[in-house]
Amino acid sequence: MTNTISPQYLGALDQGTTSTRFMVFARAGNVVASAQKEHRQIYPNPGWVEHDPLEILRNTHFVIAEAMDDAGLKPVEIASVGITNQRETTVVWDRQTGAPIYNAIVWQDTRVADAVALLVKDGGQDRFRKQTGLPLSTYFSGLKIAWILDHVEGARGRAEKGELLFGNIDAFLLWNLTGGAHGGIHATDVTNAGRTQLMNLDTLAWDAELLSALNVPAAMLPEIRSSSEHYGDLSTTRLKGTPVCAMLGDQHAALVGQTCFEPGELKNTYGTGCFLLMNTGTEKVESTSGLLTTLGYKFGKAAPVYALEGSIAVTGSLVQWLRDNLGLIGKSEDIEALAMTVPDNGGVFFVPAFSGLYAPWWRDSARGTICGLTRYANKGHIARAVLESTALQTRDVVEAMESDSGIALKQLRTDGGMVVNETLMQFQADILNVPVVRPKMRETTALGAAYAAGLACGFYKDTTDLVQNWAIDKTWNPALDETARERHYAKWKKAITRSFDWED
Ligand SMILES: Nc1ncnc2c1ncn2[C@@H]1O[C@H](COP(=O)(O)OP(=O)(O)O)[C@@H](O)[C@H]1O
Ligand SMILES: O=P(O)(O)OC[C@H](O)CO
Repeated sequence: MTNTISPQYLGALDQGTTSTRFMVFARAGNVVASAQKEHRQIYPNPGWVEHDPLEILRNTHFVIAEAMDDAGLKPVEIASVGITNQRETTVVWDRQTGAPIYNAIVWQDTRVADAVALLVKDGGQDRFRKQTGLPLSTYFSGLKIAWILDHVEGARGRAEKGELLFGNIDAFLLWNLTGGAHGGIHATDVTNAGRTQLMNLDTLAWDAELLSALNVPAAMLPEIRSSSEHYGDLSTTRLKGTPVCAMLGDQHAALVGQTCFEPGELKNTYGTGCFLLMNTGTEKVESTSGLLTTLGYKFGKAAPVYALEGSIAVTGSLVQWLRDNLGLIGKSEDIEALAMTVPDNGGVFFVPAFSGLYAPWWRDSARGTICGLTRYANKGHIARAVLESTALQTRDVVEAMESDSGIALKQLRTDGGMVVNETLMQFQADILNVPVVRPKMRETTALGAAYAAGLACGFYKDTTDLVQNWAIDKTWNPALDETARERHYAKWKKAITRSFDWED
């Protein structure tokens, strides 16, 4: 008898800022296997954040094997795999050997602040916003690539000769997992390419004018493809031979995982940072309120779908800072118990501008600030201020989103590692004055990558198959009166301004 196992599952590789996950999903979107591994955060100087790309690659092999083995799954049971990733994080490696020439420079890293300031001074702000949908900021990849080429001896000349390759983590993993120096596929998708500040948002192609302005050689760039198509097959890992049928940035994958396929639908993902994305359909909406215009996703040959994005750099990572740098808690989840030791924030507000401030402020020179301290304040108040800062920053971007889109928020769909925190979710509903909804499936980033892969390989017919999988786990309703809510928010606005212009 022949083996008649037909693939009933989809795999998703979710390479995030703090960890790498591999998850296997059944057709209904439920998880059948999962493994996760954290990697080192490297802080060589104030404001610098790096990862070791080879550690991430090793972790990728490890989590795929562990998830498959733990669940006793065979590769033939996996129809295809989607890759989703922390965006903007920049890797440059040697085409012949596969060796990275420098650590990955992480999206939160601020080392290119001077280069940003120079471009702003030259009047580049409007031009970059128009062509890429993005403001000039330390956040995006283009200037990070240039920094590596200018600080690693001989790198610029080698890049110009085509000896070096650039990729965000998606492209780095795809190249390595499909053959590396022996025919590895060097490609990325529009959602990731759109965050380099080198892709034109209208043509969805690398733009010679942008490449020249940021001083990045075209020879090192990956091919730009859609978010959902057959990229090639894995040539390594436990899933050797399995097709890779999706690649998309993690926040775009979460938009897909939350099935926000209609214009006006939005989600907020609470992880290391917080990212609110609203689907704006096939039309680009230019922001006048400090949001990003970005790709939502592009499924195969279908027209690209755009989004407005409010990116917040520091949310869950502030909880980790409380754990790792101050030692106030042993584990991230301990913050909830500590915050519950006090009835309110005791007047303390924490502006976590560790990487400057992103949306809607875009101030590279802001730095972290704690306001309102008195002799009364204790660690419970600090913990509370930490949690509140996530929800208050979210209100800042919701207000910008409402202003840009003309749509009043009716409810907020949430996901990500922080949404297990009930105190945070309740405060979020209170400060926004709308219900906050958590879906049953919280791993929406990985789910979105699996969905995008499933659409490309025929596992799903179309997006209607996906929408019916979405279901509510819990809703938090607002319970704070208007006066208290607005007084609290006004104090936050005051605290925010205190963090501005700290760096000269
Ligand atoms: N119970 C909790 N309360 C608050 N924050 C939490 C809690 N559990 C985890 N976190 C935070 O969530 C983040 C991890 O979320 P995750 O979505 O896995 O992040 P990423 O994809 O960015 O790596 C960490 O920064 C961690 O501090
Ligand atoms: O890996 P996450 O979930 O922290 O997401 C990071 C974002 O993609 C950065 O833009």
